[in-house]
Amino acid sequence: MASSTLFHSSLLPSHRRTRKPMAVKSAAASPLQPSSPPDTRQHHHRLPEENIRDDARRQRNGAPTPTHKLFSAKYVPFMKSESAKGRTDEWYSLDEIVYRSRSGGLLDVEHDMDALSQFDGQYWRSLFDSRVGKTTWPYGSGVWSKKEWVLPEIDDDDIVSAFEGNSNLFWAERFGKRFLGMNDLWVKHCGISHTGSFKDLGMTVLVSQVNRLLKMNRPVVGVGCASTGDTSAALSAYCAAAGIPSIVFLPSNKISMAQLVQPIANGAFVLSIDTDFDGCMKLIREVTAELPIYLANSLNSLRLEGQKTAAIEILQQFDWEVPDWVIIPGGNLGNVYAFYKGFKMCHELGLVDRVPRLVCAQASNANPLYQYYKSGWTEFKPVKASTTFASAIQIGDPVSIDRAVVALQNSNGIVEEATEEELMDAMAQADSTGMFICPHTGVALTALNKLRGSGVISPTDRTVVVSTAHGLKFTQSKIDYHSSEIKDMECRFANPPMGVKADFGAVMDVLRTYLNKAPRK
Ligand SMILES: Cc1ncc(COP(=O)(O)O)c(C=O)c1O
Ligand SMILES: N[C@@H](CCOP(=O)(O)O)C(=O)O
Repeated sequence: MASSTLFHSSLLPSHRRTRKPMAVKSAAASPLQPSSPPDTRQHHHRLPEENIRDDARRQRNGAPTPTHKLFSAKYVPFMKSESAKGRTDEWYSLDEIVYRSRSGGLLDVEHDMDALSQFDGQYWRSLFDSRVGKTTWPYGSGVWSKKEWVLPEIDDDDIVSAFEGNSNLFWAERFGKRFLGMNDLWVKHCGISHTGSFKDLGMTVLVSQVNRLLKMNRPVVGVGCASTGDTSAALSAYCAAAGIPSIVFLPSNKISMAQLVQPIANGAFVLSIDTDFDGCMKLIREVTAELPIYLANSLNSLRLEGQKTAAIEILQQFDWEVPDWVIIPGGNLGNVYAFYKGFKMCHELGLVDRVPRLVCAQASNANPLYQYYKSGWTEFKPVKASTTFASAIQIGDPVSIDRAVVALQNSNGIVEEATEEELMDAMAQADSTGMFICPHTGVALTALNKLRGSGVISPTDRTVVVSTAHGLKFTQSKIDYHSSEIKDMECRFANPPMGVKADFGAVMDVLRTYLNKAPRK
């Protein structure tokens, strides 16, 4: 049945703050008071020409210690082993425009851990907790609430933020119980976000730094990326908010309509290119080497500084208890490293006592990391990624492959894969328990299903599945599934609407039949 028939068009959709005084945490008594939230009780009557940036500026001016003088970060060559760290004197200021090390390898953002460790784990926990849920500029953001660990030297005025982060950590009670026999399963909904994916977390950092570079008169005329749809959406939104030109390279006919319309609506210069994501990535790298267009893909290690805050947020949401497992869908493979980095910093700085085990989940149609893992990490071969419903991870030559290996090896990690049928069934099952997830989250849930099946993950293990995008960006895949019109797929959990005449008797008949056979699941 054609989806147009099944999903008939008739079924489709034709301050003032009066806040209580803030609880004062122990962090407020520390010498780092400037980064604590300002006392907003004084600001009931802001002048008409003032805004929350002015509130923040006023607070900073009265601050005893400017935090940006205490903490710092720089680019260093990315090292595959811990022991190799510190063996090079190569480093770059974050104000330089550089994406690769001298040898052509990846870069990493290295924080001054000695400076950060002058404050103990309790201090950082209290400071981060004290900032959650506020509109204090910019610390109300889930990313900028961890500013000292992200981009410590940027001026608050240069920050471009949509108060991103602080996403729901959803207790998947019914899904866990019904399909996996689990009682402590959680879904970190990173897709319930400004542009509908976790990319907002990294993009606020990258675009803020570009904003700073522009104020420093650095040679940047715009910001560009290759994308499977989510990076481009985040880039164009943050650039539009800051008035910075954005340029996006998209593989023609390989991203969802909802994703395509995002950069168009936000005023980006959109190039639809007759190739796949890997082809677009190659082109944007060549172009950004020639033109003063700043590269916004996760090859640029700045992005991962924002993305790592999702890991810190998970710990915070569990009141700083470490989950046993965190499962992340992987494509270009920056995010799995970002999560590792967030967990590792929390461990190193004494906020928690260990890092969780990480699982990276790939679509079988685009599984270079899985194949590398299965070879015992002996041989990495890029693949030609085939079409997958998890279109945002249709990537065959991930730029962060080395970063992903470090993350997995140092967290006793695992790589799993999901066939098209497995990921679509998992998505449908999750949706049937009240979620509305994207196919990439279906990939991660399949990995969980397999690891539960083999007994690697036990029923009581506290497990977090990272949901990377909003399901509303991928409605066509759900329509295809529930229409049972996917070639070679049984669509076991399809739930098509039933057509019925506008007649009381006919409606009563179908309802009686339904109620007779519909047990509470
Ligand atoms: C929705 C979604 N999930 C997962 C991923 C994978 O993230 P990464 O490329 O960092 O591995 C991406 C992008 O690649 C994505 O857009
Ligand atoms: N899924 C991504 C692919 C590019 O990843 P990036 O993290 O390197 O930007 C997208 O949405 O474009």
